[in-house]
Amino acid sequence: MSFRTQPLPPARLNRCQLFGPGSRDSLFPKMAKSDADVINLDLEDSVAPDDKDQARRNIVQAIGDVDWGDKTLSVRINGLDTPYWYRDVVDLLEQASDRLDQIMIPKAGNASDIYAVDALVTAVEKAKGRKKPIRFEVIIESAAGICHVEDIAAASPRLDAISLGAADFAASMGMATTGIGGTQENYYMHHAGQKYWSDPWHWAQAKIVAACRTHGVLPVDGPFGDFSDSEGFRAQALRSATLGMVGKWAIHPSQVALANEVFSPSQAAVTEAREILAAMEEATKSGAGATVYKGRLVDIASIKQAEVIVRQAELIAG
Ligand SMILES: CC(C)(COP(=O)(O)OP(=O)(O)OC[C@H]1O[C@@H](n2cnc3c(N)ncnc32)[C@H](O)[C@@H]1OP(=O)(O)O)[C@@H](O)C(=O)NCCC(=O)NCCSC(=O)C[C@H](O)C(=O)O
Ligand SMILES: [Mg+2]
Repeated sequence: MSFRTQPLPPARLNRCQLFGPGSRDSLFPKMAKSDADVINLDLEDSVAPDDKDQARRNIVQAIGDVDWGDKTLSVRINGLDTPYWYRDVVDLLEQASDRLDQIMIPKAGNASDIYAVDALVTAVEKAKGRKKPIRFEVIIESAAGICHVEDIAAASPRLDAISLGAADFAASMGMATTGIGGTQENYYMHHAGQKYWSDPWHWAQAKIVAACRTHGVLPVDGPFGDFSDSEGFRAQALRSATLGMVGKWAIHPSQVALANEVFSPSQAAVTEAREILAAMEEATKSGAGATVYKGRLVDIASIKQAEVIVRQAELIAG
């Protein structure tokens, strides 16, 4: 370990982030009753330009009126390349109640984007005497964003999470697909007459996870567009979880249970993690740094691996 130890990310559940357009306020109570840990009310790409003002009003009102329970309540503002984003921030912070937890910043290209939003948020918070500091989530969904992801992850003490936005990312990278996440038909290896599909999102996800873990930020997988394909969603989510991501977006209510299932450690995994910790405690007492658990090596690194699982289980148990 370097002299600078790795910071822990915020201790909050983020297994599923359910999205809904700010222009469809009839969905808000349904979103609030869902089992998602995070709610993202959208002002950006799911809202048509002519509906932006009404969507903003809907969201400001619903933040105070709807019972959001103990969910993290987030609003995705418009991108910094649009004329809408400053009004999103100002109206949310001047008019919405303290129930708002987080602002999601889309299409971040570099750390200065986060700095700019932070400056505006800080000024309005001070002017209005808001007691609860707004947290940030950023979406990496461009070539510039992925190139600068480490700077972005360090850009603001408000930053809690970073997501990968597969649709805009694919467009920005010039990828030959209109699919939002998941397996891409033409991304395969060929061997002995067989196709072996590979994962085009893997490197971007791994880069986001490394940047997030370096700076104590939660790495999150973004949308999976084909909400009729639950097995495709599950496979994508399992790959993300294996790489270290803590959760995934849902763009339809049918995806919430799937994300919660994948990003909650199974009872068997928790039992095994606790057994490894117990085995290592015994080993440590006898002065050993390693021991054998179920026929395989476990050592001091295994303690840290097991603690990841136990911490997540404890968070879920509340
Ligand atoms: C995708 C949808 C437009 C589908 O809506 P709809 O046709 O109404 O779906 P269903 O008829 O199947 O709905 C069944 C019931 O579920 C309710 N419902 C639908 N959507 C939601 C929701 N998001 N949250 C809660 N409840 C929902 C319906 O009202 C039905 O209820 P009932 O009649 O009582 O049974 C729609 O799901 C939708 O708008 N989804 C969110 C889209 C969105 O927010 N997109 C933005 C995020 S993805 C993105 O931006 C890409 C990213 O940035 C990137 O670059 O990768
Ligand atoms: Mg996007």
